[in-house]
Amino acid sequence: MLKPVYELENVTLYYKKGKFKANDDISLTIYQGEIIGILGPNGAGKTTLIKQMIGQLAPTRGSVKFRGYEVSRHVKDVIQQIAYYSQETFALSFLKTKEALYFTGRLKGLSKKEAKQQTDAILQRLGMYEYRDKILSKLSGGQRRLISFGTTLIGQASVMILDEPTNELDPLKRKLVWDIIRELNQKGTTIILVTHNILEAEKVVHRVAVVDHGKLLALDHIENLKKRVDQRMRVEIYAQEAAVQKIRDRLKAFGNVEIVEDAKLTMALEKSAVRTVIDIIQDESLNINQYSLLPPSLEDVYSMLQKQRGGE
Ligand SMILES: Nc1ncnc2c1ncn2[C@@H]1O[C@H](COP(=O)(O)OP(=O)(O)OP(=O)(O)O)[C@@H](O)[C@H]1O
Repeated sequence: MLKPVYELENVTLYYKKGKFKANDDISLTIYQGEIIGILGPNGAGKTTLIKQMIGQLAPTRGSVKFRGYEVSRHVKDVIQQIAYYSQETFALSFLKTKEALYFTGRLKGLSKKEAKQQTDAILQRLGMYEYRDKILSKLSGGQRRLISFGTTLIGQASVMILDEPTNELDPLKRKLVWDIIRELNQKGTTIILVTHNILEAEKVVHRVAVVDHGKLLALDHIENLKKRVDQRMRVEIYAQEAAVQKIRDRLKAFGNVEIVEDAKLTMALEKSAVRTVIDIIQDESLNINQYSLLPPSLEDVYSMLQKQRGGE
């Protein structure tokens, strides 16, 4: 039987003395051992929702329960049991990296020995051991974010809430963070992931909650969400750099063409348009080196949900 970790019922939150509804009647259960992605554009209400899950805000209406307890009435107990990685500037930036981890460990109830052991292990794992004596404010933005991520690892909480954990990281560090998230989950950690980076998140999350304008637009397993757009395909095109704009102009009538790298384009299109688009792609004057047809990505699902919402 799946065990609920969080139960959100009709969560509604107003800011500005009741004038602005940032969360609108959201009901959602998060189960032990899953990785759930909370997705949505800027201002959708994701952080507001998370803040109620860690007790920083209390819902105006509805309830947020953690393991059966109303969060707003048991804030101390709840934050002892979870690790939270926020978007906000790291408050410990006057400390050395090893101190930031060590003291976080001590605050979470680790003994001196455990805190020291975990600090060293985390610094090693993150490839940051050589920076252990550096003051955090003297590290690069990405290195600071990585140490901030490290503080969520110390103490081995059974529930982690991660708000954009790969922001500002280079590709290798992003991969490292995703690998760690996957490993922790395999050991049973429940992970709640807030992200814009759907293409990366898609590889790790089991279920997705799509939020926009404070409302929950969809909540489902990724595969089910993708089925909803199975009338669509994704085309990836590798071209000569000089021809990229020309290709975009030729294809834009069939959907939104994105230039994802200097010489790579991608677009989602209706299955009915595939034949025509391939004919255009095969036009030699476009100098296309290679192309592939793929099933829809989570990003496609997301933009479809946005469109459906727009058409309501
Ligand atoms: N303290 C606040 N007072 C008033 N309005 C706020 C406050 N915090 C957020 N809002 C508004 O509530 C809405 C939701 O904000 P929230 O930070 O939850 O969005 P988000 O989905 O996390 O966005 P992002 O992806 O940009 O971080 C936004 O329109 C925002 O302007």
